[in-house]
Amino acid sequence: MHELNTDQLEELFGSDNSDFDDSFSDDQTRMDARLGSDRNRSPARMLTSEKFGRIPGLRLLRQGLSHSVQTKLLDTIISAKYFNGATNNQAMHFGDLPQQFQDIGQWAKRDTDLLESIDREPLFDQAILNLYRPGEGIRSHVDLQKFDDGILIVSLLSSCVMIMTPASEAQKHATSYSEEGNLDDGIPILLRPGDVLAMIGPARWDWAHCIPARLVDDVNGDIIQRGSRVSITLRKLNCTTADAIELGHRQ
Ligand SMILES: O=C(O)CCC(=O)C(=O)O
Ligand SMILES: [Fe+2]
Repeated sequence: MHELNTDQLEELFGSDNSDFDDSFSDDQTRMDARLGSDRNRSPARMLTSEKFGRIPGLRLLRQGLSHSVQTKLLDTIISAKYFNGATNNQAMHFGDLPQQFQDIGQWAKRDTDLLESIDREPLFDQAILNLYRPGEGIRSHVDLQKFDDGILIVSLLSSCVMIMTPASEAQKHATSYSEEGNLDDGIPILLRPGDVLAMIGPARWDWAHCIPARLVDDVNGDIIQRGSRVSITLRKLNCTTADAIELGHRQ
């Protein structure tokens, strides 16, 4: 039985995050424990995400979500029993998203530069939740064309390395990508709990992403053990919900 309960959650929080810096939890500029409860406050300082020169449109806000927001999201996910059952590792929402997921989108748009070029209403109308047990991954893919530009991925509970690779041979040989050396192994992006990743433009359309199925990630010689990881991916459909049945990419 692979249900996550609160005790396991507490256990899991300790699993790979000895380097987890919770110093942002009191920082009102981070998305904090008031998730969804304070939408009228004055605008916070705009948070600036990390950019990746070789992957235009990829943006990463490290520890964008405070520890308490991560816990709240996980509590919600556990209470909603998304992942009950041994084989259940993926869940989807279409249309009106749960308020907490909408709040993440609104916060990312209002208080960060993650979605700078994305202007639309609603911002997101599809959410996919993925649970990765240690050793699990997701095969290399470009998200389906039926999803609009501007994808947001929230990482919870455990770290993993996502690998970005050019989606086509043409892309691989495009000057801006080949200048700085070999791309055969892809570009690793370490995602830690609380990190929020945006894929826009080339990062969304011209690069594929995957999470290799393995128990540990080697990040420049640092061996990072994988725990159970949960991710929330927010997207906007550019077709009707009825057309949006999707086959998962999971491995
Ligand atoms: O779990 C992740 O971080 C990525 C999920 C993903 O790429 C997808 O569901 O399309
Ligand atoms: Fe994806």
